[in-house]
Amino acid sequence: MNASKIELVILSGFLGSGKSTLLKKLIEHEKKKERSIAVLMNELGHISIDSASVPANVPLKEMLNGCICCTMQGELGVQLKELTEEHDLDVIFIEATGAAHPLDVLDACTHPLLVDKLEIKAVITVVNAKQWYEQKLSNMLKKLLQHQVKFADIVLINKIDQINESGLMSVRDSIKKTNGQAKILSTHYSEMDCALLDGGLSEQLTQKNTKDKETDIEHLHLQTCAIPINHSIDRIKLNEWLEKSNQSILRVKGFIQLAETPGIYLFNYSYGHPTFERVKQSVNVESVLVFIGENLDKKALEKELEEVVGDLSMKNQ
Ligand SMILES: Nc1nc2c(ncn2[C@@H]2O[C@H](COP(=O)(O)OP(=O)(O)OP(=O)(O)O)[C@@H](O)[C@H]2O)c(=O)[nH]1
Repeated sequence: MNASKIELVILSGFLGSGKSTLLKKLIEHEKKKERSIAVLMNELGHISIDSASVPANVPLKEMLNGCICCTMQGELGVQLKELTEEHDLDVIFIEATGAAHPLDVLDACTHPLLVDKLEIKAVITVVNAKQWYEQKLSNMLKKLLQHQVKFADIVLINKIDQINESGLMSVRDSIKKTNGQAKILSTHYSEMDCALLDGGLSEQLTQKNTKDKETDIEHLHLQTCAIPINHSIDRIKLNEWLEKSNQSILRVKGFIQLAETPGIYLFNYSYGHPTFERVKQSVNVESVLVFIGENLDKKALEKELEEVVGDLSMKNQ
């Protein structure tokens, strides 16, 4: 057995900011060093999309359909304990839902049964640069983003391709004001210097009193809604609809087929930016879109979506 404690790295950050993109890089980095790793993933919906970013040979536990911070604190402790018992590990990465408060995640990881097994190495928070700059979210979500930054050891200001230089400078200043102790990095596709984690990071977060959390942040009840898609989709129509939909959609991800080209695509939509990424043929996935938003009305959403893709109860002719 591994005699030293297993390192725990918590990835935090709002929906679609670039956590899974970062996770992939961190896994590659650890693999190069031949370290033994596992991943614990928490997604809001009951269908996992992000798990596709974890290589098949990396032990993975998923906590679906709930947020660590609201309903799954106990569950996280159980999953962590199982991981430590089932595998001889050097490091565990936890990717929390975009709605999670990092201190809640930390709380769950510092269960008495785990303290002698785990050492919290770092909390890394990923920020969508443009989203932080524009501050267009509801007050409750703005506060969540603030807290995600405030309790981080490393903050990635990501998606810098979507903001100009002066915008980036002002985001940097504002992040620095929110958390003067964190290491702040500007990144494109979450490309951070992973070697930063190799040394002894400042343990500012672990020293923080987890009871210190300001409790005025009410638990967010973002809804998720998974809709199976039995038609191929016209990508332009899909984009146009997402731009004008009356629903407060914060994030969409899923696997779809496109009308104009064969194959399965991983669709990602966050903060107004859609992307389509071809999925390897060997991966067997069902076509589905997972929507995350505030006060989502599933029936209305399905109706709007049907105008884009056709009758959802009928297959393509
Ligand atoms: N343009 C641009 N897109 C990026 C960048 N980083 C990540 N993305 C894309 O943004 C989308 C969301 O990235 P993810 O890594 O899945 O984000 P996430 O934080 O894990 O999302 P959730 O799990 O929903 O919270 C994907 O399509 C990424 O390829 C970036 O720096 N620039």
